[in-house]
Amino acid sequence: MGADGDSYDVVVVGAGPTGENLADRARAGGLSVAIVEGELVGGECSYWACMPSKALLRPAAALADARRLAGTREAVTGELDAGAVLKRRDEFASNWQDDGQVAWLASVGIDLVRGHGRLDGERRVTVETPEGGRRTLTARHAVAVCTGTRAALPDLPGLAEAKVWTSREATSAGSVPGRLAVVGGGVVAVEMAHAWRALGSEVTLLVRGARLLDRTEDFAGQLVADGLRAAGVDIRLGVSATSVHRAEDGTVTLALDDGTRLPADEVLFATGRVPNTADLGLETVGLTPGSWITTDDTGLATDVPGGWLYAAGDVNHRALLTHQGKYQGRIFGQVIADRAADRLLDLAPWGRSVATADRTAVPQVVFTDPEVAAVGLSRRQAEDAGLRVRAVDFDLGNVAGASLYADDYRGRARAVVDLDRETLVGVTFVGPGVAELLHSATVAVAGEVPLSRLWHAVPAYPTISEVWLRLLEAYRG
Ligand SMILES: Cc1cc2nc3c(=O)[nH]c(=O)nc-3n(C[C@H](O)[C@H](O)[C@H](O)COP(=O)(O)OP(=O)(O)OC[C@H]3O[C@@H](n4cnc5c(N)ncnc54)[C@H](O)[C@@H]3O)c2cc1C
Ligand SMILES: NC(=O)c1ccc[n+]([C@@H]2O[C@H](COP(=O)([O-])OP(=O)(O)OC[C@H]3O[C@@H](n4cnc5c(N)ncnc54)[C@H](O)[C@@H]3O)[C@@H](O)[C@H]2O)c1
Repeated sequence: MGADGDSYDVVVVGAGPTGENLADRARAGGLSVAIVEGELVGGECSYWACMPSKALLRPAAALADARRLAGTREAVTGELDAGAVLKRRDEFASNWQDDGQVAWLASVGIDLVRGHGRLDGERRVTVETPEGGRRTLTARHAVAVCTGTRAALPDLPGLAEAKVWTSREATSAGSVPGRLAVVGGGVVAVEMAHAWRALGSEVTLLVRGARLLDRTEDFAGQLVADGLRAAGVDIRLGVSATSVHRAEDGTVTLALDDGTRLPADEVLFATGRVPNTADLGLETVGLTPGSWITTDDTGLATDVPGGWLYAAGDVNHRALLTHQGKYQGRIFGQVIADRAADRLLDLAPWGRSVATADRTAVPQVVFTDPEVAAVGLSRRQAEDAGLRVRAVDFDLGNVAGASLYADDYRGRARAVVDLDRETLVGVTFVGPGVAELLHSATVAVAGEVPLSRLWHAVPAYPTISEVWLRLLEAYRG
């Protein structure tokens, strides 16, 4: 309880990675903070998203790396031990217990209020507690909505009864389905298709569009499709499910719009996300239930007067990634503390008080084989934004470090150069082991480092990072 009954300086709704970071910065700025959580402290990322999915994917990557080299290939005599992989995954999901994160909240002095939170007019949050009680929290300075998203499911006949998988089941399942159908062509679809194929499922990937990962450079979707096909995934492009039916023997059958039917043991719908705002009391503050909450760069909800309602992380739809939610949490939490203390904000682009990177320098790694690591804009996105750009490409297989990393290394890199400023606005690497290269590109893009200076950032020989030199040479001609 806050110093003043159920009144706090800040009330945060949702204790995912975003809410935790925002609460921590507001607290460090001298404010009293309550955080409301309806499920597990740590949020989707810790239990049903980033952590368990990457724990499923990492063993596949380690095995694939060993198989890529003469000498170690011969040392690999079997397949993944699915039971051991799932057990290790369970540990990364903390066995779906949040004691560790609850202890952290207590250690830094943030009050946890368990239960479902709802806005109840200006600066008020009511909480339906697990015991069936109701608490009303009031916020002297700010309420921050950090409630994240849930899986979006299409409105298909039979879907509600068929007990399909969403990202939650795909990341927490306790056994390997014999046949898995995956609907979707985004990040969740390709990562989970890859993971479960590596664990032994026969996987069919149903994509309604013409390519995978359609927000990335074209070659990224192509190379990931090649990798999935090489692993034995059946990819069907340009096809949509029209109905779902689960029979008594457990078989799920998808009817497809090409007239065929696809039987499977499980079907994963990886068809995007919707915000957790349908039952959040948005109507009490003039917003529409179920909508994303639009904010300015300081996190303030733009459609709510009074300067008290903030939204951070997935729920504001700026960038649906844990690291961007945490970034916003750090900045917006500090902004709330600064506004409460009447301290000056630094609102210029890249200033301390604004989440500028959300717009121009968002990094993301797709942990498939090959990996896709990209930051900033693709060529098409840059052109659509009206920038005068040139894309320079390099075949990663021709980099000495890459050929040492894997025999017959296959991969590609692209830098998108803003011709007017001679800086990079986007970089994409696709290939085995490129994930850890990404931060170099993020520094270059966020730092708007001139190409003339990048020539002085000398990559160590012989690492995959030498692709930086090759890209600069390709640009110079
Ligand atoms: C399968 C999968 C894999 C992913 N992998 C990655 C990855 O590798 N890297 C990456 O950066 N991102 C990844 N993401 C995205 C990442 O999970 C999200 O961007 C991140 O979880 C957003 O954090 P958040 O704190 O905004 O929301 P969440 O993590 O969703 O947390 C929101 C919290 O709010 C709580 N809550 C909601 N409504 C209420 C309410 N009314 N009252 C009280 N509590 C409430 C929820 O219970 C939850 O704990 C992945 C997503 C999926 C689905
Ligand atoms: N490694 C990572 O960083 C990582 C991993 C997983 C998820 N995430 C994040 O989580 C978010 C959610 O990922 P996602 O893959 O669920 O969403 P997404 O929006 O990336 O992809 C959704 C896919 O489903 C398809 N789709 C939508 N409706 C459909 C329908 N009715 N029928 C058939 N196909 C349909 C879309 O065309 C698209 O291919 C993303 O923003 C992603 O960045 C990140």
